[in-house]
Amino acid sequence: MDKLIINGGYRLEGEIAISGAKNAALPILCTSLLTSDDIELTNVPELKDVQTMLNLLEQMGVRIRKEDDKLILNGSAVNNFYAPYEMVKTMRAAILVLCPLVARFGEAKVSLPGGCAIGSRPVEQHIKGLRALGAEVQIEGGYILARAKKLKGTRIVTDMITVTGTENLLMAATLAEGETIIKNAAREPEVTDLALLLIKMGAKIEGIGTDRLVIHGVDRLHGAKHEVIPDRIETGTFLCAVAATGGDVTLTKTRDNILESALNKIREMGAEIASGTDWIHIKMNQRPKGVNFRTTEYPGFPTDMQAQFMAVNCLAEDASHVIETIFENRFMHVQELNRLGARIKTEGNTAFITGVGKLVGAPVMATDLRASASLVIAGLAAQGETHVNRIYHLDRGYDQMEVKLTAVGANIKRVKE
Ligand SMILES: CC(=O)N[C@H]1[C@@H](OP(=O)(O)OP(=O)(O)OC[C@H]2O[C@@H](n3ccc(=O)[nH]c3=O)[C@H](O)[C@@H]2O)O[C@H](CO)[C@@H](O)[C@@H]1O
Ligand SMILES: C=C(OP(=O)(O)O)C(=O)O
Repeated sequence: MDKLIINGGYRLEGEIAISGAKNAALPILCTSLLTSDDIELTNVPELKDVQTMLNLLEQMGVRIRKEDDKLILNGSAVNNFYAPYEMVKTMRAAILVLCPLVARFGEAKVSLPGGCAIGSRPVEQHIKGLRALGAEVQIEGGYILARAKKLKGTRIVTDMITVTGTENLLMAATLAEGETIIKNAAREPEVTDLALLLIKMGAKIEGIGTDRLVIHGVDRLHGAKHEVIPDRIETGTFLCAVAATGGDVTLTKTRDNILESALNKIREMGAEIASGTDWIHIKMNQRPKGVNFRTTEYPGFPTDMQAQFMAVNCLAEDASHVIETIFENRFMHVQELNRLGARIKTEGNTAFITGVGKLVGAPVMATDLRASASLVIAGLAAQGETHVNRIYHLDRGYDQMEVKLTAVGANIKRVKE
């Protein structure tokens, strides 16, 4: 298993190109199940999760080819409507094949994802919505078995705001008969990116970017070309790295209007931020100030940035607190940050951070993707050597993180054990 060895204390300076968004690419790859024409994609990040999704789609019969920087998917020969446990357990987003399969082929057998390190993460809203659209859905032997001759438009109000739930039901509704209204829809930029591609494919969707999506079902969808949006969480992660180490870095191929709440907090930490249509520049010349925040759905502060900001807060001059409202168990990084000398206490869903002057390198290990990223950030700022173990989590969601960081002056290397 690979690990990262970081020698901390180097200022970061230079340029980093941001990759396409994992959480946009994953649902977007599933649109290949909705049409027999080509879906031609650019800016798809090279990540383990993307490869897992491609493997899953391929075993369903989707033909995949690469041409230069394009990834072309063709779903004309799909003949297997089965997502096995072995694949779904490594990547929860595999649940996103459920609704496209039922909408186009009238059946699907998809493993229940089960819980994961950050929480129990049930998918009953996906199932409730699919039932409301007229599918017969049973749970048997850990699998969701769904059937429908033709989905029928309906009104759906999800009990809570769910990102992949909204995406799944949106894809289902595009091929349903009549009108579907999804209320309490997630407004994340990744949902919008998916909706924009679906429109290019011939779907009729109103209310994009709002919490009320109105979809007029069509008989068939056709092929389309699409460029995946920049990864706002990767963007925010590198901003946090610079806020922690100090430095002067330009992030290219990204933009500010998909992460405004996080950018405001970076400014509050003392960083100078400038931005243009496809770049963000950060200059940090001081010890960070601690910032208080509460994770909420978009456009609020993203839960996927909580751990990285907490790592920076550890280095602050002052105390801060962080409230996690989306997932019930997303503080696994706390204990590991404390191993590096941080002073964090948790009470329920709140973490209280007392800023310390310095962190000191140590061996650490994380059990989820963003927790791993927070340990890299802490390691970059810590004195001495930090070993971040079990980095397969990082590889799920970051495209060559250590290569990008090395290019801006970090001392970080991947070693195989
Ligand atoms: C691939 C992808 O896009 N992953 C993102 C997506 O995950 P994901 O779509 O899985 O997260 P959701 O938005 O669905 O989850 C939000 C909350 O709703 C709960 N819930 C959700 C569905 C359901 O049927 N029942 C239920 O109780 C979840 O347990 C969680 O507490 O949004 C999360 C919240 O922004 C991000 O952290 C993930 O990075
Ligand atoms: C929690 C995340 O992803 P997933 O939903 O794929 O587990 C994440 O990207 O931080």
